[in-house]
Amino acid sequence: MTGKRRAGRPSGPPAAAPKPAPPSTPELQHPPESGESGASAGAPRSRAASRSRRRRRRRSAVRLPDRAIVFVGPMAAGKTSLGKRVARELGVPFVDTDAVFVRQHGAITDFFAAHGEPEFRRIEADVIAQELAHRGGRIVALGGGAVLTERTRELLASFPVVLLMTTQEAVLRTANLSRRPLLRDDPNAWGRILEERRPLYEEVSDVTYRTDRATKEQLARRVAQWARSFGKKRGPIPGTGEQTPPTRSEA
Ligand SMILES: Nc1ncnc2c1ncn2[C@@H]1O[C@H](COP(=O)(O)OP(=O)(O)OP(=O)(O)O)[C@@H](O)[C@H]1O
Ligand SMILES: O=C(O)C1=C[C@@H](O)[C@@H](O)[C@H](O)C1
Ligand SMILES: [Mg+2]
Repeated sequence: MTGKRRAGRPSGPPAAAPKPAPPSTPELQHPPESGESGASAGAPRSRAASRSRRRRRRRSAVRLPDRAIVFVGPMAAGKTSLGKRVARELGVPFVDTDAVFVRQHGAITDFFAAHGEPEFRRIEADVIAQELAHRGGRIVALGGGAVLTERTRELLASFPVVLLMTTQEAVLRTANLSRRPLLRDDPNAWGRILEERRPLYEEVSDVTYRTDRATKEQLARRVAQWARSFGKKRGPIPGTGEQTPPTRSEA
């Protein structure tokens, strides 16, 4: 793991978590696990159950940023599959902005063919801004090329951003190439596109995880742990219309 927003350093082997600031964010709770029973004998079932739920929440309370934790990275790096697992681990919702786009506008390849990439990027940036305007912890995975849009990069400065990195070799080995015709027809395209975008990924991200070096389960735990310790992003969430000036962190 490496942390390097705007530092432009290459990703490297796992290192210490970046600048964890004192927690400053509201508490989020894990939802109660289903199937657990906590009713005390003699108490009415519903009151006992809710007391037990409150006790469990207090025990498992975690501190998360009060806003989205954003996943960026190249095609097939694992943003969707790892994003879902981290969300489950933290007990927060997961949103994939590619999926939101598809629900609203249909298949991305068809949209590219009919309207062109600039129009796709414009709408993609709108979708991202809408999703990031929600208050509360959630995991938001962006499309691989979202960082190409300056407006999105500026917005990401207010959010904790996780960069997922891998290698072309790992992608060609693990990703479903029938769903990725570009890679099937031109296997070196992945590496070329990554090198073009690498400075943008590094500019927007706070921490990098290599998804070709650990299992999804291991990574989900590590990223969730990082998210719990991350209290750096402060101030109003862009898009909420709040006027509060950012709180300065006591360094
Ligand atoms: N450690 C890992 N973490 C995450 N994904 C992994 C890992 N190892 C293998 N994979 C596999 O990598 C593939 C790509 O994952 P996924 O679809 O989540 O990537 P993505 O970044 O969302 O891709 P896209 O840019 O196309 O949206 C999946 O088949 C996933 O199971
Ligand atoms: O890397 C890219 O440019 C893209 C990645 C996907 O996630 C989609 O957002 C879309 O296919 C474009
Ligand atoms: Mg995805």
